Amino acid sequence: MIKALVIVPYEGLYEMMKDIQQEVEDFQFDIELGNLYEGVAIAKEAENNGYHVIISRGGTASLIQEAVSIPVIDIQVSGYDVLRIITLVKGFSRKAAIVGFSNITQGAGTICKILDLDIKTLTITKDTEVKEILTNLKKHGYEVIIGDVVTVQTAKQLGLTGVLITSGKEAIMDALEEAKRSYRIFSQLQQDVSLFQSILDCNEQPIGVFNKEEKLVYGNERFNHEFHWMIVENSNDIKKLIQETAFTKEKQTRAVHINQSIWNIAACPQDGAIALFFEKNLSNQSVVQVGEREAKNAIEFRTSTSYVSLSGKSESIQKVLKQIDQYSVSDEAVWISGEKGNGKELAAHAIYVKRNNLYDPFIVLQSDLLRAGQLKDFMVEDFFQKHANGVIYVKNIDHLSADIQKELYHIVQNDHHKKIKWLVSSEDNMEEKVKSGIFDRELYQTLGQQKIYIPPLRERREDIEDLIHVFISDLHPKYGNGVVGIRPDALAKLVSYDWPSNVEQLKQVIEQLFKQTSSYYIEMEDVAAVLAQCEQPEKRAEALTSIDLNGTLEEIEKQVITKVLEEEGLNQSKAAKRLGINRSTLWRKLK
Ligand SMILES: Nc1ncnc2c1ncn2[C@@H]1O[C@H](COP(=O)(O)OP(=O)(O)OP(=O)(O)O)[C@@H](O)[C@H]1O
Repeated sequence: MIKALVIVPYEGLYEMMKDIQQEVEDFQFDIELGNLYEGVAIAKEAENNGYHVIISRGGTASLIQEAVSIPVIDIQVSGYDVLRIITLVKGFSRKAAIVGFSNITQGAGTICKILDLDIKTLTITKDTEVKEILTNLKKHGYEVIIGDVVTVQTAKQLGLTGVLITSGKEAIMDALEEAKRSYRIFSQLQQDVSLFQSILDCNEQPIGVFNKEEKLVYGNERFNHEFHWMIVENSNDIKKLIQETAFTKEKQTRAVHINQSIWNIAACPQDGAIALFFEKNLSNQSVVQVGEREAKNAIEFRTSTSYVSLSGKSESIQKVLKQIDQYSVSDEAVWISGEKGNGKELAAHAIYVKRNNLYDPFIVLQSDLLRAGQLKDFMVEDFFQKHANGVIYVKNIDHLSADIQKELYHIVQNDHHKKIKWLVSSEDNMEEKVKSGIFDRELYQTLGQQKIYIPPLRERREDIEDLIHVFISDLHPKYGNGVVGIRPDALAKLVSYDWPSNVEQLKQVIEQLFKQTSSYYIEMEDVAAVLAQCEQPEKRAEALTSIDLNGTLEEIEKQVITKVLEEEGLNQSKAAKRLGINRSTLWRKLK
């Protein structure tokens, strides 16, 4: 027996339902009178009283549908209902219009056309639109308004004749049939859902399912035990992970801090929702997203899977791209050399991404910060053992102390099955360092089986234009799209600059120009000013080294003042200001 609640928006329907109640089998139903939000309030209460299905009509049915999770059946306005009412209205000599949701107006419009009747049809999408439409119709001489309960009530308030489209018995019988069908499907689905839920609850791993608005829609037992849903929903890292997964429609993995622990999370897109599978990360190492370069930890897990590709049309960058493709499929170590800031880490990360093993983090060892023994301890940790198939990038390996070089060599030698893909970076003078004994020859030979060399930016100036455009477009999400390009003379100036800190410096300069430029195009004057700032620290350093410190204090002072004066284009006021003295003192000291 199906337990149904019928919520009727007008009294006539109440009476008709009462008659039908006597005739039908399979149903046990109660009838309540309630239009729109009154109907919703009744439905919400009924949901907890064991009803299997709710039957209602029109706008009231739509509102109830949004508020409850049991099936809601709409008593559809049938062709007969419309025909009945139109036949009635035909007799009126006044101008008539039909106003309602599309379920009423679509059929009505067709019938009016077939019967060649002059009845206007207007479709609403929200009941709040009714008043304005009817006021307008009134202004244009319409006097009879046909529609649902709200339309009729409003028409009456405005002094118009409101004619309600009532439901006939056929429509109600159809709705009852529909209710039976929905109930059967719904109860089958419910059985399936409770089976799957109990399977998920047995799982030891916390699992949470989120919708695209980053709201939790389901958490298994382990999830609810481990976290408070609000903490997970409010975590910015989780929000970002959900957004990224929804956007890429591909599985993403990330290590995230929640409740003082690090969790490795795999996020999988599932039909409009995102399922997060949590696994506790037993390592006590730090977790850093790619891009957060300010983080300073000897061992970092870079977990972002977003891939910044190496831009550049120069032959050398094209060669690097080919090498990345080729070396990413082999298990041998890769040694990436070149000056600072020219894309070594980017190349290493590209190899990691291409290996398509993103569940394992990109582990970065910062050679400057590594302490003796730290690496050995890390290799035996639980977390590392689990991810032992991963990629380890030793950044600036040439900065490792002799002790740690030995320690690293030992570890690499013991990795007999080549489970780890070693990537290292250094400056381009390793042969000399090996020759002079500063760097361990065996370690160099073991890790340097495959080599990538990235030349400095000043030796591949043809890449600069490309890079500038990439950086400008990358800045749009951060600062808006106010800058769209660069003037040719400004570009030429940037191309001819020597870029001692390579692409990193170019990127910073473009960001600075982006922020300070007020036109759509980066102009020559802006470039000149920013590059002058870049050069100043170098010039000052140069100027200081050329001062002879062997003279008397007075002589040294004179040299300093002369240098500053030169740097300021012999402008005494500017030089005096920089030195913190007044112009007459400066003049006196130079005599
Ligand atoms: N070819 C390139 N295309 C796009 N961006 C690049 C390219 N080369 C470098 N970059 C960007 O320049 C910055 C510096 O690059 P990266 O960190 O890879 O250099 P690095 O050689 O490893 O630096 P360091 O030796 O100082 O650690 C990064 O923001 C990186 O994304």
